[in-house]
Amino acid sequence: MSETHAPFFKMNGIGNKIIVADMRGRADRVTPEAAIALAGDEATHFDQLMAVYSPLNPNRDADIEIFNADGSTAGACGNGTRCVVSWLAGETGATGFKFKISGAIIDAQIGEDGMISVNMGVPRFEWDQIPLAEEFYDTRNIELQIGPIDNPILHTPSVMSIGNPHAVFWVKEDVNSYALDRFGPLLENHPIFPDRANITLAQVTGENELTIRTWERGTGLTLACGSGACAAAVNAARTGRTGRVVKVRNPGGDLIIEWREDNFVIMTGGAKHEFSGTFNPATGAWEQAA
Ligand SMILES: N[C@H](CCC[C@H](N)C(=O)O)C(=O)O
Repeated sequence: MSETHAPFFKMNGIGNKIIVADMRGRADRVTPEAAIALAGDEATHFDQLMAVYSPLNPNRDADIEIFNADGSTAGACGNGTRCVVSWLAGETGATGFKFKISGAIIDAQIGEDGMISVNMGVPRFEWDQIPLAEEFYDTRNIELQIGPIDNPILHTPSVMSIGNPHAVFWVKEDVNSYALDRFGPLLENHPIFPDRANITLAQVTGENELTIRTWERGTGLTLACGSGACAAAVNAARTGRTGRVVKVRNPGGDLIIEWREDNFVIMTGGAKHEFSGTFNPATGAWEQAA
């Protein structure tokens, strides 16, 4: 390993591909170019890269910057946050953590069953906080559709931010029966979303159970999206489709989302380690650890 290299851990959160980059104690930052290079390599391909820095304030465990595969940054990543917790817990044995992620303070805990719970913060429903390009007073169903005008395939999503923008389209058929690879990029980049948006299809598949599939902003189709699961669960509860504790099934696995009475959203699930390596934070050149 050269001196410029930093350790990284290839992980996944119920199939969401994550790289955790250990940048603690360093003066340099992960560049968007390095993120794009790692995303472009089959072995290190990720949906999100969690760049973990020494905290500016010592009462936190780390300050985190999140990259998407296209080099853009994201304000929240639930599955990636669980991966960071799992890695740090393996290092120190701690069970409680505090992070700063894109301006927000995020707490996380490991339960006795090994499951990791992340307090994802509070949802924002106001049109200019999501943000939307136009004023909408009721963001439970906004006017937006795709497909034939008089018989749209996807329509009237519920929208919100949980640190990043989400649109949830309610569907009656199996979430896999929609061409999300085709509609995803159109909806992600629709002018109603000035910062783009993560696009989730959600079907109610049981009492307090949703099945979802997400097209992620800056990344594309993924096996799971933690913040998308939060957006689906919170929007399901506020539109009367479920209660406030919901099992959310993603293609890669299940999460439990609780929208607490105090308005905080708690996401619970697992995280897995795949392999470790080192990389150059400026270029993305990397080596697998022996
Ligand atoms: N996979 C992530 C969300 C990524 C969101 C990102 N694509 C964005 O630009 O907001 C999660 O587990 O929450």
